[in-house]
Amino acid sequence: MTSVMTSPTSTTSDRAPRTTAELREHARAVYDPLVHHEFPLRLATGVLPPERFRFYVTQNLLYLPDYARMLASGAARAQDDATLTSFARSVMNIVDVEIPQNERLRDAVVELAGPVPEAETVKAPATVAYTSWLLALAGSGDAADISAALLPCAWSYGDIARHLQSEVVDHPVYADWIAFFASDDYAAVVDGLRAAFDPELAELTERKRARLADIFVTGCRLERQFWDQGLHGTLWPDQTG
Ligand SMILES: Cc1ncc(C[n+]2csc(CCO)c2C)c(N)n1
Repeated sequence: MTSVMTSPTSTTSDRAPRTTAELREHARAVYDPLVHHEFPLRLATGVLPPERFRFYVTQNLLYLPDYARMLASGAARAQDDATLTSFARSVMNIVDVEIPQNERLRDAVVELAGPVPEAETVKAPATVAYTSWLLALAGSGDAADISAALLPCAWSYGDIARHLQSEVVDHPVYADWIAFFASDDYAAVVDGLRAAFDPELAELTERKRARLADIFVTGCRLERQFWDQGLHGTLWPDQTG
């Protein structure tokens, strides 16, 4: 007998992403505008006001420790040594590379634009949204949820920088930012994250992969909102009187 399965519990098509490449493709409607965001474009072309870059870097330094905490909880939840190693390396990369690099950028831009205004030293709205979401996942998610949440941050920066390489102008602070994220070393970091996550994704149920795709999309939205915040210098309403 040839029949088409029509029972409500059967799956006639499995559309949830099976690889990290498919995750990015699934998120295209938000990933593409994220990668072509105006903030990094103005950064590369040297026309971003230094006050806006100072604000962005200051907010980044409030974001990164929570990002590292989320990764550390990924390590705590890892079910195998390879996943544990991958999360632990990512934590150390934030602590040893990302945070010091952002501190250097902050110091360099403070030289150009003066000290960070008081109102910008607390988490701004998009920073609160992003870090609260990361920490909620750190509390309630498993290692796969945490991998899906970290990937948009790491991956989009590499894609952003590589797209902008041909636009880069000489700038005493901004040129270093693009060079760092467009480097082969940084591409290797992202490839390592994807290589760790791809085989894990392939083994999960469709339902779980659909949840991970939602997490990835939300991560992309939060990244885009973080750039928007930097572009417009968005503070809380009570701070802007
Ligand atoms: C809002 C925000 N999103 C992404 C990054 C980039 N980033 C975060 S962690 C990391 C290292 C790779 O895991 C990189 C490149 C950032 N700095 N700030």
